[in-house]
Amino acid sequence: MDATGTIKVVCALVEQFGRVLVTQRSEHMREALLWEFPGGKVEACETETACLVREIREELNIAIAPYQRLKPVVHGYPGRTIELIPYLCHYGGGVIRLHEHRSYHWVSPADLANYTWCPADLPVVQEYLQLLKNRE
Ligand SMILES: Nc1nc2c([nH]c(=O)n2[C@@H]2O[C@H](COP(=O)(O)OP(=O)(O)OP(=O)(O)O)[C@@H](O)[C@H]2O)c(=O)[nH]1
Repeated sequence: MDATGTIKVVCALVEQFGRVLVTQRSEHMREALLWEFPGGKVEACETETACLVREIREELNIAIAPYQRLKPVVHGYPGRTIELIPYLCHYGGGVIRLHEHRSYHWVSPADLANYTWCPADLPVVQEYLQLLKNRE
């Protein structure tokens, strides 16, 4: 959390074979059943990328290598504000085992718009699609 009370959350856009990993929050979590990029809250004294590597290993059992920070999104949910900080990541190995999420998909960019996202993720999806266009 920063001085304004905003909660810092990092999330990973893990890429493999032209697809990106997305996860569905479970019925027991806030924003239940919505789709997100996996990640979590940054703890005190932890770098953003160290946090992301740790969270993805804990939640999904895979290794990742973050390589590019995207534009953070500040979003107000009832009672709390988060700063969502996305990173593009290479997949670094391991077999996905879900420890917290309900489901996961490897999604092609054209399908990203068909998911019911956590509201904070909508600008992230837009930036990612724009970035892919510029890569062509
Ligand atoms: N990991 C992740 N969290 C996101 C994304 N988008 C988004 O709004 N969030 C929100 O950011 C917060 C991240 O918290 P978390 O996943 O680490 O922990 P949590 O839901 O268990 O929250 P809690 O520990 O306060 O109950 C949640 O409120 C979650 O809904 C996203 O793409 N990835």
